[in-house]
Amino acid sequence: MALTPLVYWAQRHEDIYLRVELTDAQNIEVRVHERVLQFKAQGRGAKGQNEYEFSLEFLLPVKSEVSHRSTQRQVNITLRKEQRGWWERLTLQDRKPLFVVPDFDRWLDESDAEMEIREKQVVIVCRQCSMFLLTVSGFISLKRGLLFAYNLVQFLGFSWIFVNMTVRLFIFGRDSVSDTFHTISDVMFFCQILAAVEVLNAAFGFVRTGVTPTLIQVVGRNFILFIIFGAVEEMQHQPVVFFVFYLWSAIEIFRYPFYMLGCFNTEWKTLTWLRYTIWIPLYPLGVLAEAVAVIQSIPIFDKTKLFSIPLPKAVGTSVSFSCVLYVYLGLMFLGLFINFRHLYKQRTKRFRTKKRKAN
Ligand SMILES: CCCCCCCCCCCCC[C@@H](O)CC(=O)SCCNC(=O)CCNC(=O)[C@H](O)C(C)(C)COP(=O)(O)OP(=O)(O)OC[C@H]1O[C@@H](n2cnc3c(N)ncnc32)[C@H](O)[C@@H]1OP(=O)(O)O
Repeated sequence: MALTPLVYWAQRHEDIYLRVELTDAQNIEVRVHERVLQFKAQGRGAKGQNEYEFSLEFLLPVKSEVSHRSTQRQVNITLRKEQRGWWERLTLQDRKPLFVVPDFDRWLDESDAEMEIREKQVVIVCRQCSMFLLTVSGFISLKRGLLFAYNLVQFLGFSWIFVNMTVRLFIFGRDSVSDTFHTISDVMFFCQILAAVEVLNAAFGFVRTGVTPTLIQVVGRNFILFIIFGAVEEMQHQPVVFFVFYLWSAIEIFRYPFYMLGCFNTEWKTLTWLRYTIWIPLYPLGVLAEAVAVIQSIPIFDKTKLFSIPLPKAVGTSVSFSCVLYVYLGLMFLGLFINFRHLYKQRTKRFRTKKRKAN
């Protein structure tokens, strides 16, 4: 004859836990229909090795999916309540069956169970926060690594340009000046095309800087490099190329190492001072050299009609590209004004912060 095992129970707002005291349980059958649970298994219970079974009619309906797991000492059953809530007792009948007792290992009263839910929610939120922080810190270190690599490449490129031009000037004297474009232009093209990344960095907020000054800088230089020098062969032997390239690279060999250190929140005071000071003479000189290049190229564009804008046949002529260059000359000085003011603000901000920190 089947015997009844000892059954421990506990509940949470969503679950019912039953623990059946059976050692080495085998052939376990657990079925739930509506609110009635039927259990049958063979094992060693309070009355030795035997077949044990019981049935329970719950106070409220439970879901039909039931999970059970047997260990060497017991069978653990978990049921989901049909509706979330706290049951005042386990069974429909008022008097609890004698073989069912509270499982004090898992027992919680309603408020403790709510506290447990809140704790679980806090744990979930903390876990999500830490996942988010991990993702963010991964992204930050990736961003930092990419920025560092970008600045390193630019630093190497401009250092090569600066050192090469200086050494050639010492060795070949004036002859090196007219040959600047052919020896340097490939690396300069590479560095200046790559500099477009700086506009994207500013636009996507990867670095704390304005898009306009960066755009003026990149578009301005590339206009001179690709249109005035790159497209007009007669310009390529002019000494102005030397001055433009030398002035550009003179600032960059300080600016990029300054950014490289900044990627690791490090600073070298002398370098910071140089980055925020030498643009004061270099920037106007650079714009002046670029303006000279533009002015020198105007008669060449007029003569060769390169990039001239054709007008309708009825008019029968074309507009020389030099008209664009006259407009550009005006824009250059506007650009100089905007960027000079921007760099001046950056300098004041940088040194004011430093002074405040020192106080
Ligand atoms: C709209 C299109 C119109 C086109 C009109 C064309 C008009 C043409 C006018 C052209 C004039 C250009 C002339 C020019 O070509 C001449 C010369 O270059 S001569 C040589 C001298 N030149 C210079 O000194 C200028 C050098 N260039 C610059 O300084 C920058 O390009 C500039 C955008 C002008 C200013 O830089 P930025 O705004 O970035 O200032 P900061 O250096 O203070 O940086 C601000 C913070 O951002 C961090 N940052 C920036 N970049 C990076 C990076 N690559 N990696 C890591 N971090 C970066 C920096 O650390 C600062 O952060 P924090 O404040 O936390 O320290």
